[in-house]
Amino acid sequence: MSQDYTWQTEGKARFQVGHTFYRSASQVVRDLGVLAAKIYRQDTGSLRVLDAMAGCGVRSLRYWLESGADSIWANEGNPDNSDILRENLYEAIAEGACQLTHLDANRVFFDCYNQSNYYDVVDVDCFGSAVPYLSTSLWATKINGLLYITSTDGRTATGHLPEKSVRVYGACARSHPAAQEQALRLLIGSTLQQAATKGLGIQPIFALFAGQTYRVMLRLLPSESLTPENYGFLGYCHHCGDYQTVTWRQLGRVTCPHDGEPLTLSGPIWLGSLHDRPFLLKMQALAQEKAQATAQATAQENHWLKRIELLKILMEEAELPPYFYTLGEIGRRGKMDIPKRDRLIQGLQQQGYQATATHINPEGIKTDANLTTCIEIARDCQKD
Ligand SMILES: C[S@@+](CC[C@H](N)C(=O)[O-])C[C@H]1O[C@@H](n2cnc3c(N)ncnc32)[C@H](O)[C@@H]1O
Repeated sequence: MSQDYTWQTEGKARFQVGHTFYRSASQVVRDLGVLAAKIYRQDTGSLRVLDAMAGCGVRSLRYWLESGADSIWANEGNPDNSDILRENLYEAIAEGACQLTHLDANRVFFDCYNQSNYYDVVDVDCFGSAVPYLSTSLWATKINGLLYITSTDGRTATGHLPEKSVRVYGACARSHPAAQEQALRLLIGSTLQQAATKGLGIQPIFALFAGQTYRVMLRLLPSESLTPENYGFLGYCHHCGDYQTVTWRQLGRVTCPHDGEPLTLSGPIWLGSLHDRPFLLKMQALAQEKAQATAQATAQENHWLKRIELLKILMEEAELPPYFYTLGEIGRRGKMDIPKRDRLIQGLQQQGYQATATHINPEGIKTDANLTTCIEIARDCQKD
């Protein structure tokens, strides 16, 4: 772990890391969090942030400096981070607007609930599985507020440990080419189910797979939103490579409609849209403002331009089915060269199908065409 006590910057935040945890590669998830929180602040006029696992405090600083937070509660379970956090936070945030504690995050959520002290944005940036915090973090989140959850538990959620996934998520995760998207959907589905136990609902704002980390930003809704259509099973046919969504009502009729082979089922998971397009459009406009401001202020690499591109892909993939095909699988099953992604997307669109890239895998496409159609169109594209 870094022992660097020099002052670093990210966005508008200036901080020391020392012996605390800080991963510069996770800036993308902090950038998106900052944008979403600022949009929320603009929409509601309020932004109280609970940064439940603050590390060195970079998120707290950025929510304060870039999202216009009214107040910050930075909690960090490890009291050894106290000196660094104190120096980092109080350098930028007025002491009256910033509370710093060293409690277990679940204790913090429970205290919020006990005192009816609900937060507009609750950020849960844990190591490993987020499951121990899914139910409890809802206690601290304001109705219509935002909950930002991390999971780095990829092995379980991508189907390498199906029995463990049943144990921890109450859902079975199986292995297939779109397993990282499934991991995001498992995380959303588990939170949806936990919200339903409290008579509440959730709506995804965005879901992001980046650098082996799974992040979901969810809005907490005042009434249940779990339905057979948005919470069910993803079936993968290992024989032909096609996917089907399967609702609870269809359980028992789970063979592949193309070749009659049994489907490998994952779920229950979230089957609805991964992203809220109108909200992302506002985030993109804000990123554009920031990109312009950054270009004027400094010659350093303008990361906001990359966020604009990322948000564009998220918006495009928002309404597509809950899986993707990899170009490698299309090539392998079609016994041909691996197709060029953008040419195949164009070919599918010309034939009237929806088709886009996916942020999850640069070598993947999301489409409402089945795999056989993708292979045929890829073959035609290669003749051109
Ligand atoms: C991934 S790091 C946080 C990084 C930071 N949010 C950032 O963006 O750089 C997770 C932090 O949570 C703390 N932590 C782990 N489990 C915790 C718990 N149950 N309650 C509170 N803090 C916890 C760890 O000490 C660690 O500093």
